[in-house]
Amino acid sequence: MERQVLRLRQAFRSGRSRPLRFRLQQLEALRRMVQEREKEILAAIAADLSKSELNAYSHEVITILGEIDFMLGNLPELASARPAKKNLLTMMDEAYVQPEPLGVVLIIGAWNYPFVLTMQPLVGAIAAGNAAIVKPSELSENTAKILAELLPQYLDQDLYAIVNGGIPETTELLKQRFDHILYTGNTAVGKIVMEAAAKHLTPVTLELGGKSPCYIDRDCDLDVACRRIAWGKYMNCGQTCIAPDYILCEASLQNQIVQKIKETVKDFYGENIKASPDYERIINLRHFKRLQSLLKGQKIAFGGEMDEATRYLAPTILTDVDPNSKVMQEEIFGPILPIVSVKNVDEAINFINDREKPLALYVFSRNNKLIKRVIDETSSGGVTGNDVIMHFTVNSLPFGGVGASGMGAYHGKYSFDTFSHQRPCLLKGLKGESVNKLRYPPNSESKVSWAKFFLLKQFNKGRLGMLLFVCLVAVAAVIVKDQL
Ligand SMILES: NC(=O)C1=CN([C@@H]2O[C@H](COP(=O)(O)OP(=O)(O)OC[C@H]3O[C@@H](n4cnc5c(N)ncnc54)[C@H](O)[C@@H]3O)[C@@H](O)[C@H]2O)C=CC1
Ligand SMILES: CCCCCCCCCCCC(=O)O
Repeated sequence: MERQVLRLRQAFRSGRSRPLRFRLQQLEALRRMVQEREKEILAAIAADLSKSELNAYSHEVITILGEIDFMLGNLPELASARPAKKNLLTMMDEAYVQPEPLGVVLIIGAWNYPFVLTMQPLVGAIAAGNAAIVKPSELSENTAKILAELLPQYLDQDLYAIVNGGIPETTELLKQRFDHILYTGNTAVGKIVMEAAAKHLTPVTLELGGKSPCYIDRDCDLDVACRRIAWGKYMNCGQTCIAPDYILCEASLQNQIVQKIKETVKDFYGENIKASPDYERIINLRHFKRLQSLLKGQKIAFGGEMDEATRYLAPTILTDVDPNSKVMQEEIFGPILPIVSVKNVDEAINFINDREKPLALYVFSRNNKLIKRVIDETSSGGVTGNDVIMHFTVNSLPFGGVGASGMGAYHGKYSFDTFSHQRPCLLKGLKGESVNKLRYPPNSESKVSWAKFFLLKQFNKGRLGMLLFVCLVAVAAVIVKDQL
């Protein structure tokens, strides 16, 4: 492991990953990989998650193609230096912010969207000019295997590597020094990652989970709300980090919601859900049993059927759920949808604020003011009003958690920024010592007042302003020279 990281570091130090042309060429190669090897990639994702290839394409491949296209279109602008505002003391100098790559970064992915959660950060790391090691989840072994086979065929092998394996391999990797770690997965392992990173003072982006609430207001089109919620909850068999975890609503809405979700499930998956190519399975027996245990003692208003041999768990709704029950204590990450009654929106807001900050928050209402109020009075990684999941698909929005649901963000420009250092650069000439005297010892009252004059005035580049300031500074320089 140590040698592998060293090899990447040497390649990074050679400067090869920095030129814009190289980054664009690697991103194009990645796009070619996705296009040319689409069948193999889809088959791997499908095998890992018992997913149809059509769903594998729309849940995962589209996102990556969109992300690569975004970077190819925007990289020249993202990577270029941005001029910065100057003060009077530096007005004749050059000030700019130059994004620079961090170095060798580590990307640790989770199993539930195994292609997106490894490739989307990798696009950002390449775009920002880094070397990268990708560590896919061992639970999605087919995707991990195909990535290990394909990435070296398309990308520069000295700069981009893939490490496969489980906890021992990840633990070994985490002992190495990286310049950034982006980890996606559960909160407990997030803490392990952060602790290991702290030993090297490595910055981390932690994409974690949590219980994402979904409030349905009385003033709402319930047909639309229930259709959208059912889509986001049961997609990928509920194994989506931003799936609506539970519903909060007034008690009087509960039965209607159950009825409408029930009808939607029939529309989506037909009478025989098990036979639907659009309904996935639970990733492994451990998770299946965990979900099974969440149903104990609950009132199952819909669904609940299961088959251990195929890890099938039907779309399920629980009603009159006690907020203290187990299903409300941990992230569900499966197709179980509890409904918790609240009296009104105030109680819903308090309910949300009494718990850890979630990764996503959903509010359904015809009343935009109510939606804005919920946004203003709560906190979460992201929010979608009158829909679920969809904020993930907008790559001009940062994607990430807050508090217990994570730190940092990525997607689009935010990925580029996550994997870059914004380096402030100030280039001065060797003239102007007369004005510089005001910062050299010995200090005096008069120097302080001149420093205040020069430093507290911002200089903006309008033509007239420029002319005025040049005159002002010239006069000031003469006065200062005489007085200091
Ligand atoms: N915020 C986000 O973007 C996303 C968050 N998630 C969250 O991830 C969780 C599900 O993922 P997991 O089951 O955790 O995925 P997982 O079991 O695939 O683990 C994630 C990664 O951590 C590594 N890992 C596991 N145990 C480790 C240990 N003890 N030491 C070092 N590395 C270790 C694995 O090898 C894997 O690469 C859910 O809580 C979900 O909400 C999932 C997808 C996206
Ligand atoms: C056509 C719509 C496609 C929607 C794709 C949603 C993908 C969601 C991926 C969420 C990954 C996660 O668990 O963080």
